[in-house]
Amino acid sequence: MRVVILKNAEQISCRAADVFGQLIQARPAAVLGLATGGTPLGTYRELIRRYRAGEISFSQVTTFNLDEYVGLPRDHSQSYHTFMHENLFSQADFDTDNCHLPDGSCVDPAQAGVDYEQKIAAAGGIDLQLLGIGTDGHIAFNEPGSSLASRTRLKALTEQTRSDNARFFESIDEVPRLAITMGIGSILDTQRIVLLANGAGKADAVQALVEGPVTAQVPASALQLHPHVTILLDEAAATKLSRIDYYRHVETLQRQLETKKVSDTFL
Ligand SMILES: N[C@@H]1[C@@H](O)[C@H](O)[C@@H](COP(=O)(O)O)O[C@@H]1O
Repeated sequence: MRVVILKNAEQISCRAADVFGQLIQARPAAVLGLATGGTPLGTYRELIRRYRAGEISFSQVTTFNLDEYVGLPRDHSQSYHTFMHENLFSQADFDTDNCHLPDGSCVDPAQAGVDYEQKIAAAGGIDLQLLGIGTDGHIAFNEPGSSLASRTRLKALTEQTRSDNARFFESIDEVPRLAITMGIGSILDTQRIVLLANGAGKADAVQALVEGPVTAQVPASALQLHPHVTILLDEAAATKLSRIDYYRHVETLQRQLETKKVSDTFL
C-alpha cells in the first residue's frame, strides 16, 4: 500500500489525474472504475481540463461506477447517473454507451447486481478503480459489516452515511435508504486502486484503513489485501497516522526510483 501525503486537494486531484493519464496513454481502451461524492470532483475537473487541452481522450474507454441509490429515478438531480453525466461524461469525449452504473430504478435489485458483475467481467475487468472513503470507513456503499468477499448487491445505508450525504438533498428524509453497490470482493478484483481522502473529517477512517486491523467493521481496511493500492491524502486527512515520517520517506524513494534518480542517501 503506497501512502502519499500531499499538501492539498488540488495536488491530490493532479496526482490522481496523472495515474489515469498514464493508463489511458498506455491503453486507450482502458476500463475505468469511477466514484461519486465530493472528493473525486477535483480529479474529474482536472481530467476535463486535460481533455480540453488535447492531452487526453476518453473516446475508447469503458467506465463502471461503484454504486447508485435505489429509488431515485435516473434523471433525479441527486442520482449518481446525473452526477456522472454532469460532472464528467458530458464534458469530455466519453462514449456514453460505454459508461455504466448500477440500475437503481430496476424492479429486481438482486438481478441488477448479478447483471452488473457480468458486464464488468465481459469488459475484461476494471484496470483502475478510483475510490473515496466514508467517515465510517465505507468504500462505495459497503457499510461496516459488509462481507469482505461481497459482490454487487443491494445494501442498506447507515444513518451516518445518510446524514453525511444529506448535504446534497433538501433534507435527510429525502436521502435514499438503499443502494446497489459493487462489493468489497468486486473492488478487490480490480487491477489497481487509487483512493482519495482529504480533510480532517476523514482522518479517523484513513488511520483505520491504513494502520488498523483488516475487519468488516472498517470495509476500507480490506484494501490492505490488494497488491496495488495508492492512497492519496492531504495533510489534514493524514494527521492520525502514526508512521507519517516513514510514508514520506518511502514516497521520496519511490519517486526517485520512478525517475531513476536514486540518491546516495537511500543506498
Ligand atoms: N457512495 C459514496 C462513496 O463512494 C464516497 O466515497 C463517500 C464519501 O463521499 P465524499 O467524497 O463526498 O466525502 O460518499 C458516498 O457514500
